[in-house]
Amino acid sequence: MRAFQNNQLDLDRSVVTIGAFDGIHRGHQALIQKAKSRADEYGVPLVVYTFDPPPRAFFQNQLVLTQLPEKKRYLEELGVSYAIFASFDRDYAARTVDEYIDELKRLNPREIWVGPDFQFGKGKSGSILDLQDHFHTFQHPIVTCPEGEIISSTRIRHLLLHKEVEKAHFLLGRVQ
Ligand SMILES: Cc1cc2nc3c(=O)[nH]c(=O)nc-3n(C[C@H](O)[C@H](O)[C@H](O)COP(=O)(O)O)c2cc1C
Ligand SMILES: Nc1ncnc2c1ncn2[C@@H]1O[C@H](COP(=O)(O)OP(=O)(O)OP(=O)(O)O)[C@@H](O)[C@H]1O
Repeated sequence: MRAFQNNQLDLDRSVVTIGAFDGIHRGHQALIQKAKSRADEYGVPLVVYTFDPPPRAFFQNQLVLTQLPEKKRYLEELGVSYAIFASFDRDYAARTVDEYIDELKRLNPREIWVGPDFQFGKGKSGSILDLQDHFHTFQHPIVTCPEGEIISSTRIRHLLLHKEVEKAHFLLGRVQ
């Protein structure tokens, strides 16, 4: 896997998935695996476009579940070809939907895969509908735990803060 910062990667074809991916939990894994299977079908590289620090850590000072080296390792294990770790700061967050779409165009995605409620751009003003105006964009169904609750980084942070470590690790999908 090759790692880049924002604006440094140009590709003539790819499949792209985007998100904070803090924790690389079972929901993230399912999304990345789906994108990987599509990339393999096309015979093109899989790009994971993510953020450092995760936007919620930057804006809300939330606990970071996965530090960068560990995150890189998990992405590598999932068969990712390229990972973009966009330096997430005030300037980056102020970029518009169109500016971000222009950056994505440099990756020439055959498909983009995101999960439910994906938002991006200044003030979270962009949605999957904006991506669909420019790219073949697909939404992975939400992954839940057997009891039906949605798996999310927020929920895992909450479990860890309340010392429910075993459950948190189950949602992460690996033993820490
Ligand atoms: C160009 C760009 C600008 C963003 N600006 C903001 C912002 O102003 N406020 C915010 O809370 N999040 C912002 N984000 C973060 C997104 O809301 C979101 O966290 C990110 O796209 C990852 O999606 P996910 O949280 O579903 O993983 C921005 C993301 C991108 C790509
Ligand atoms: N349970 C899930 N099932 C399927 N896709 C998911 C799931 N959780 C997140 N995703 C998708 O994975 C990508 C990264 O999401 P993100 O990092 O925001 O995860 P999250 O767990 O919702 O985080 P947070 O709770 O901090 O908002 C996004 O495209 C998102 O829609």
